[in-house]
Amino acid sequence: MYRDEHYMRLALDVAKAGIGQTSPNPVVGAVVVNGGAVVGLGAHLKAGELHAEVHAIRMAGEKARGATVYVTLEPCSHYGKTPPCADLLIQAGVRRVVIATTDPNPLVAGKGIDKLRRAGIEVDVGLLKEEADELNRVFFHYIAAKTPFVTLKYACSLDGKIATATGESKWITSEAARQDVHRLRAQHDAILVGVNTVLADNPKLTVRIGEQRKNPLRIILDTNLHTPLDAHVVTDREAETWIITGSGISWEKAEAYERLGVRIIPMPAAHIHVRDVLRLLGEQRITSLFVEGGSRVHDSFLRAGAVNEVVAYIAPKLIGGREAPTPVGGLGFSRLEEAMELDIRQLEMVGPDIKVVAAVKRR
Ligand SMILES: Nc1c(/N=C/[C@H](O)[C@H](O)[C@H](O)COP(=O)(O)O)[nH]c(=O)[nH]c1=O
Ligand SMILES: Nc1c(N[C@@H]2O[C@H](COP(=O)(O)O)[C@@H](O)[C@H]2O)[nH]c(=O)[nH]c1=O
Ligand SMILES: [Zn+2]
Repeated sequence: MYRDEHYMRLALDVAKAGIGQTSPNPVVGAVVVNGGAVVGLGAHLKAGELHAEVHAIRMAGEKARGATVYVTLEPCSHYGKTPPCADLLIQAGVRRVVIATTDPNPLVAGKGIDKLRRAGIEVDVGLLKEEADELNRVFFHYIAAKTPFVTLKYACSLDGKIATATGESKWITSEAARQDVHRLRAQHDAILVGVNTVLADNPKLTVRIGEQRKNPLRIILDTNLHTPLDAHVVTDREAETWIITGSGISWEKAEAYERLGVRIIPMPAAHIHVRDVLRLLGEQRITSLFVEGGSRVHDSFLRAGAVNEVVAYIAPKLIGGREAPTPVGGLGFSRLEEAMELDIRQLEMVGPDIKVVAAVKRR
């Protein structure tokens, strides 16, 4: 009835149902078409649960025989928590499989396609590849780098201030923008802030919208363990909290936090190096990290080349003040040619505020 692109766009839309739910797995959508009619569709909704193709083929039932299947990621060919999708497609007797992008997971990478072709199924690869890769940028980054995909978030006034010169910051952006931030937090495995933000804002760093979900892990960068013992992130037990410190902290002091259920992780060096933090988080299977400030942490992540995406909420306010802090403090880049280059991916209004989503250009 329609061209291939129409059905692949449908599969990409169906895949989006799993966004923020499938970590450490990718989001995947599948659509089964037979005789010009959509006879089945499915999305992967949670790691360890059924894959998109399984849902779609089950819905199609007997109509899968001789059908064309549109899937946003190469069907898996390994026994993970679920049987291989490639085998299922072969058993179901589909005639053709259209794949948007291959799966970089070494367990799969091309094997699914080979298996399908060896079984005599017509396979086309690459339709809407860009959209499919963008949809799984977090998963693809983590598979390649084994470190979390890092999104840096800040809120500021139109003149780029994150607080007044006297330290006032509640609130710069609207309730709508803050709700949007909570939705973004919910999509991440972990949220990270520096100790100065804990001292200034005493943030909870939890997701407080709609029905309660599992809160992301909270990570505090705190070289000398200055986080107050009565801070929300230490006492509220609403989410797991790790405090990453330098090597020079006292064991007794760390004990006081551990007794409250907070995990203290001293890094090998006196200072905290961002690359070491990311490697450690990657080893702990953290695939996505939401960095919410403050300005010194943002600076250290940017200068370490550790940021993949930036989300900025800009309020229609002017705060001014030479001393008023800005989103990226610290040393910054001294030469314009070193300045971080971005691709603006989204520009929208959230309530009265401007929301900008930008991808960091790979150097
Ligand atoms: N000051 C503003 C923000 N301030 C963000 C702070 O750095 C800190 O993340 C918040 O205080 C988080 O608090 P909690 O986790 O919700 O308890 N963030 C925003 O989006 N808009 C603002 O106006
Ligand atoms: N979610 C998904 C795929 N995910 C692929 O399978 C791996 C997870 O396998 P498992 O542990 O069995 O869930 C994941 O790392 C990725 O390579 N593949 C697909 O054919 N369809 C799906 O819907
Ligand atoms: Zn699969």
